[in-house]
Amino acid sequence: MGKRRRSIKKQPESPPPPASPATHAPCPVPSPVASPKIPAPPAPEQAPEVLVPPDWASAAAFISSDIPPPVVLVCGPANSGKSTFSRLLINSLLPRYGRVGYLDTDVGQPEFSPPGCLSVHVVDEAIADLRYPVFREAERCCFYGDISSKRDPETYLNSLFLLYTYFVEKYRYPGSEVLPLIVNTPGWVKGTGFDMLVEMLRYICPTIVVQIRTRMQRKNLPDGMFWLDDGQAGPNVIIIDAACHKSLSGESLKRKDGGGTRERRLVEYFKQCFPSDISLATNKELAYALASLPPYEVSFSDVTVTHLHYEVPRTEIWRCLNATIVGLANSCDTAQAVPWCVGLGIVRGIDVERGLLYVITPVHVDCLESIDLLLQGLIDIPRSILQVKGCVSPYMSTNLRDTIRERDLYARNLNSPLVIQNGDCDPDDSDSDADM
Ligand SMILES: Nc1ncnc2c1ncn2[C@@H]1O[C@H](COP(=O)(O)OP(=O)(O)OP(=O)(O)O)[C@@H](O)[C@H]1O
Repeated sequence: MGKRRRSIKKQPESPPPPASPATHAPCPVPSPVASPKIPAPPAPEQAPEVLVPPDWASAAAFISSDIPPPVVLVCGPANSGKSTFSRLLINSLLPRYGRVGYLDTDVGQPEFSPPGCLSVHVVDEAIADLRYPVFREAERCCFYGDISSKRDPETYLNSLFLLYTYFVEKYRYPGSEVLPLIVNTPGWVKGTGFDMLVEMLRYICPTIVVQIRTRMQRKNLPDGMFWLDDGQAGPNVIIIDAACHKSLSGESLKRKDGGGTRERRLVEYFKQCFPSDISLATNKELAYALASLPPYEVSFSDVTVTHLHYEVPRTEIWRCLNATIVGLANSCDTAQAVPWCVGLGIVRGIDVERGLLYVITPVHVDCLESIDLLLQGLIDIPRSILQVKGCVSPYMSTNLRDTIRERDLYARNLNSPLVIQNGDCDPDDSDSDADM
């Protein structure tokens, strides 16, 4: 679209935009100091190997031999191994089908996408390392804009159903190439989380449900086909134990640090703005590189902003965008329940006088031409690149701290909070993991 080509344009020659006096403090030249390393996953030689107990192996073998290609939903409490088992399952299904669908529904810790997204992928390459998630391009993605479905279960489920319907229409119609699908679900399985899981199961009608159980009985899902009315016919249910039950050492598996994982994933996501051969080993190097990357220039008049989880006074809409992460979407898609999102961007600066936003994103320029909708949620720029020791980040100003605080207040005050009962707590929200 010609108009969009003009509205979002790369500025290869120009230096980073001047900070708006209304929103930024001056950026002093940073002095060199030792900078902390980007927190990285443990080095391969220290990281524990993935255990494949016999019940995991036979479940994967059974599912891979299923005819027709199955729709498999993997569920269980937080930290029980759902993602690890799903990776194993992708690798088991690939030799037979060549391509495997994957519906990523965990907005706190997505498998192939950055935090805050639900997405559907078609995977055609085996997962090389079963321990860690990696980025892969999504077929379709929805930006939910928070790390827990708690704030807006309806929009969360609408996004999930939209992605599932997209996949079914494209890849499950008889006569076309029919692909298997794996649906990895969040670990929030109590209270509202349980109700949402039931809705997912009823909507998707998987052909196989894999339930992972941990040693902590009270954290597990109920036995049987808990989402169906009595007497209704259901799918195959395969129950497997969290892998620690079978561990040779008998020790519990290493628990995840949800917040740290999210931060690393966002850092990795924005590293994609640079060629892979550029070394960006520290937070400081990445912060500098991002700050000096020529941004896209977006005219206020060419974009609409949608606030996903809070309202903002009209006068504050642009200021509130400064130094935030936004989902990049197209307003034509708003006819559907949730617009598709092509990726994330950092609003690097705002020039209120000229009516311009400056955006950094790893999304390819061809995909940006149709973008005219910015989705603002509650996914923050990782602190590790926002606050680098020894320099004042160009995103950072005293005003900005106020902006973030104000935004959080809007979010808290303007959304009617869900009533949370005991135990009804999204583990991603509190970062508490289930015991196994
Ligand atoms: N079979 C296994 N072998 C080795 N480690 C495992 C295995 N299963 C799980 N783990 C480890 O346990 C932790 C949780 O695993 P995983 O992320 O797969 O769980 P999850 O149920 O998807 O968690 P969440 O609900 O929080 O997304 C990770 O550190 C993972 O590496």
